[in-house]
Amino acid sequence: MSADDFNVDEAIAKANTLIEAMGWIRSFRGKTTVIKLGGSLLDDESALMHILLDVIFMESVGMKPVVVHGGGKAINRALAESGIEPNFIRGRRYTDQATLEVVSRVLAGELNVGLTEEMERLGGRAMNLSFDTTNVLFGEKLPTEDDVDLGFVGHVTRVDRSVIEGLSYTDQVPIIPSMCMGEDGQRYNVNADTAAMAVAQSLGAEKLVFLSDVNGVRTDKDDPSTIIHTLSAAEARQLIEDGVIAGGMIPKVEACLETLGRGVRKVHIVDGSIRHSLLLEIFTTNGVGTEIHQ
Ligand SMILES: Nc1ncnc2c1ncn2[C@@H]1O[C@H](COP(=O)(O)OP(=O)(O)O)[C@@H](O)[C@H]1O
Ligand SMILES: CC(=O)N[C@@H](CCC(=O)OP(=O)(O)O)C(=O)O
Repeated sequence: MSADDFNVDEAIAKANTLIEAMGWIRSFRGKTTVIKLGGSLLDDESALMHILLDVIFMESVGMKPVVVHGGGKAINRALAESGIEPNFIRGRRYTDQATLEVVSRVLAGELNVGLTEEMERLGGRAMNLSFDTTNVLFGEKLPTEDDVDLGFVGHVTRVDRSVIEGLSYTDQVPIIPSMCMGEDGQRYNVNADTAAMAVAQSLGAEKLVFLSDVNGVRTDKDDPSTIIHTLSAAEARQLIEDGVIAGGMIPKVEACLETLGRGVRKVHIVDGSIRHSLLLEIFTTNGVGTEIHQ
């Protein structure tokens, strides 16, 4: 850039932006934000890159981001290659032994390693915490409910906080796949929204942000303009009962409801495909997407 190209007004505007962010950075410094990456986003290379840059930025200014990821779409593709039909019951995948093998390979293997490598390629530091390295999510089989048995689907009962928290001493962002291990070593497939909730609760996170491919909870799931910006717990329950909240949005909202009242202060569902939606969520008063409150 030559001296002639230097635009003082632009440079001042940039400096102003940094100063404006200072208050937010101070208030979140040292506090944990759990970021759940949904499978739809993992398929969008450009969106993913910008999210990971936001995460690296957060870590660089002293916030403590923790990433928990799913990978439903990638699992569906891998299952199709093995000739297995996906089977979802109330937003959760029925998981037999063959499905579990595929889920482990995709979630704890390919995606977890890929995300960690991408963070490092972008200049950040990250650590993949899976069965293959250090497992931090422990749990048990999800009990049968209303005669529905989901096979090897689990829920998290214990999170190894010390490993996750220890990574902040080496400036590494923990990247955690949505699987857990029973005390007997059995692996379970965990809905990623539920896994993120367990991590947020265990760490006493300041914020839990679900990054999805929709702009939030909508009254018409196919119409972005029907987004509901704030939703009380009672309203959210009613929308599930009425069938307005359906499919993959059910475990997400259920996770929000369970998280609130257990120490996590704010839960948001945000469209991760909007450039810098994660930073906007943190650095603006109203944020973007849907906030669910008590
Ligand atoms: N009321 C609703 N508002 C928004 N999305 C909804 C609603 N009901 C169902 N959905 C569906 O939930 C999906 C988000 O869940 P899911 O596909 O599991 O996302 P992710 O992979 O990010 O976890 C949306 O793409 C949408 O099709
Ligand atoms: C039990 C269960 O449903 N597990 C999920 C885990 C991945 C996930 O939740 O991924 P998304 O965040 O992309 O939806 C599954 O097998 O698809």
